[in-house]
Amino acid sequence: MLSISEEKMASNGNGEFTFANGNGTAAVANGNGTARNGLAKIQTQKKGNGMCHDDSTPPVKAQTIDELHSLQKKKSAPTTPIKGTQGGAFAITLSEVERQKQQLQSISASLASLTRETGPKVVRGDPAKQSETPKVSSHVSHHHHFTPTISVSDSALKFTHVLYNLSPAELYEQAIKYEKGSFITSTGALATLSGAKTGRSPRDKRVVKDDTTEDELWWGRGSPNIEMDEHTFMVNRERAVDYLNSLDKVFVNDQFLNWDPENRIKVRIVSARAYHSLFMHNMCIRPTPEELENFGTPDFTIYNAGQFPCNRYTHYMTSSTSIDLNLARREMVILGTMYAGEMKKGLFSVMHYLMPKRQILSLHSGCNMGKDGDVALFFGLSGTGKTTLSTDHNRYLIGDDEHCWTENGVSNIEGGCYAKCIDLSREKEPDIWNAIKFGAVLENIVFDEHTREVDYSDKSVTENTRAAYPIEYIPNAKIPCVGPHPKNVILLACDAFGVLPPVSKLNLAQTMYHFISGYTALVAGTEDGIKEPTATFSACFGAAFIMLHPTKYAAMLADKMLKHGATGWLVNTGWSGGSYGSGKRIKLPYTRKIIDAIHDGSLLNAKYKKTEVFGLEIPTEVEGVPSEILDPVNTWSDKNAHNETLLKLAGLFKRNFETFTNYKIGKDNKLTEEILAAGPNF
Ligand SMILES: Nc1ncnc2c1ncn2[C@@H]1O[C@H](COP(=O)(O)OP(=O)(O)OP(=O)(O)O)[C@@H](O)[C@H]1O
Ligand SMILES: O=C([O-])CC(=O)C(=O)O
Ligand SMILES: [Ca+2]
Ligand SMILES: [Mn+2]
Repeated sequence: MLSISEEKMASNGNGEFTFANGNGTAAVANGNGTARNGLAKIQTQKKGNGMCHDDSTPPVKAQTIDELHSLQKKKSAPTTPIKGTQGGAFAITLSEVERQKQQLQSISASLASLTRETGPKVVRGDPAKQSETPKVSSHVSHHHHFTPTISVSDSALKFTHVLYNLSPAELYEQAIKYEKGSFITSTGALATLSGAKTGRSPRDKRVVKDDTTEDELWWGRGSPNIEMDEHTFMVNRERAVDYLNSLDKVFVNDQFLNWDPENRIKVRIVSARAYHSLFMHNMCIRPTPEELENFGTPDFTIYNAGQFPCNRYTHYMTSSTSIDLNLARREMVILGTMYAGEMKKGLFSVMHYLMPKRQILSLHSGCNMGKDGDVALFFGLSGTGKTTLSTDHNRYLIGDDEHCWTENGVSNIEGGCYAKCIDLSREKEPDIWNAIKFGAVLENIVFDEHTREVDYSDKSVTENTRAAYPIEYIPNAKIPCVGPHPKNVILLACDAFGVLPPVSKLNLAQTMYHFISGYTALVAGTEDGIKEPTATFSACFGAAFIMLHPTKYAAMLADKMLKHGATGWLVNTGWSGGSYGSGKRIKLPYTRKIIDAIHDGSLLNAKYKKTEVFGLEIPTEVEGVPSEILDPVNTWSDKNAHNETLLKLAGLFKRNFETFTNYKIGKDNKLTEEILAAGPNF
């Protein structure tokens, strides 16, 4: 005799019951005495006949498993809001279908090949879900002045599914299902691998040189802008677009840059990985549904085909990686690197071009604000402490890496932070530690295969491990991320030679000298190929991202600092007691004390003495910091080695600055002479 427990049965609402039988196949009682599979009819019992029922919860309102599953998800269209009619009688109300069509047309235009007549056909939704296949589709027809040689190609017949502005949860599912190396860590972050490249590839950056950019941009020695021609850009663009369209699906993010509403830039990122989409979701400003509805045409588009290499037979290509910027077309193409930082910093380069045109200074700096509204900027090259020191529990975080300084004050360009994770500890950096939770992207970290606990000390994949999280994950983030004019401008250098003082007060000319020099010891890994700290000079603390000559940015900074009475500081977050190898990195708690003393104004009025060679003003005392470390010579046991190293570094500064001696800053040459005199003297 069969015995069936109630919970294995489910009513389908018309007197039939499906249930799992002993051998795993479903038997159905069909109401005529015999089950379809030939077994005797099973009588179901009515209430009150002695059978035990568990009626404590009402039955599920579904007749099939599929229906049950469909109940689980509520219809929501955060990316396709229905336009309201608040606009009054004359408001144009687009139907949802019409709106989706327009949106798809815009995406289709982004993805269009510029050499073929038709395509691509784009459709919204996940190809894995059959119910989401072609309802609304769009493709662009091009009728160029030339006669296309191919009127129909297979690629024009195929659908490209578009996963548009997915939520972090949806992107997690996509990553875990389709991207090897995606895992959920014990704190809920998405662990991911960026592939062979674990840092940016500045030598593979190309910028289109045309009639306009030839005059406008900084080219030649020391410049990060390596030229390519328009045609080669189109070759790479076509390569990227064809690659993306060959996929079953692409991710599209429509987002913003810059919290200053007057200078907001609309960006579209087309990519092939959920990792890239979630990274940009975190790093760019996330639009509200209303803002997205009125998004329209993007101001700038990234085609990230990083999985696919560039073709080395193509002119200007010197490796399989190419990051190409075309300012006239307002487009960027990425081939041959999946390192997500290329997108972040590619857009930053664009801002370094667009903002100065509007008399706005773009800055590779962190930024925070005290309770009294005092704003500090933290300039510095990669790994010098912008994120670590701007994330300060006692202050409001405006942003950790990219800002604008306008007539009205400062604004963050981004919507998220990108922290270095190597040796991250809860004690030293609690706010960053706590931000690494659900929604955060953890790149190239190593974790315990069972507990999924991250080992932040592990460099097996790279030293440049990173976390990208939305800025609101930092509890005292200031949203919107804008603030008044800066009071302090802190230049961070991580001095691997161990001869720069932990803190120096700078006059304006010195500030400009060190800003233009942009010295640090590059910390391993952020730029591909660098494995040990090496002395580096990078103009404006970000030569890899600036588009105009460094003196243009320097002149603007000098103007603004003078106008708003900001004080400049040089803070060495690097070595003390000897060079890299023999000395040690200055303890983070000491650096924090120094920064506190800058913020609260106490350091401005401290007692100072002038150093040899660099002529830096150094305080004799800082609260909470051992006084002997304030002058580096005290921390070296070998004084001769110290002096030699000091002169060596000074020589490097001098040699580096030779490139800038013939440039003028400001209307007269006066500041230039002062700046030249503000360097090391020996
Ligand atoms: N004294 C110190 N001051 C600042 N940071 C320190 C100090 N000692 C060690 N560190 C470590 O140095 C790293 C600074 O990295 P951070 O993420 O702040 O760099 P960043 O300037 O933001 O660079 P990027 O532009 O690449 O994001 C952190 O890992 C931090 O823990
Ligand atoms: O771009 C990156 O990879 C990280 C970063 O912020 C920098 O290098 O300045
Ligand atoms: Ca950072
Ligand atoms: Mn940076």
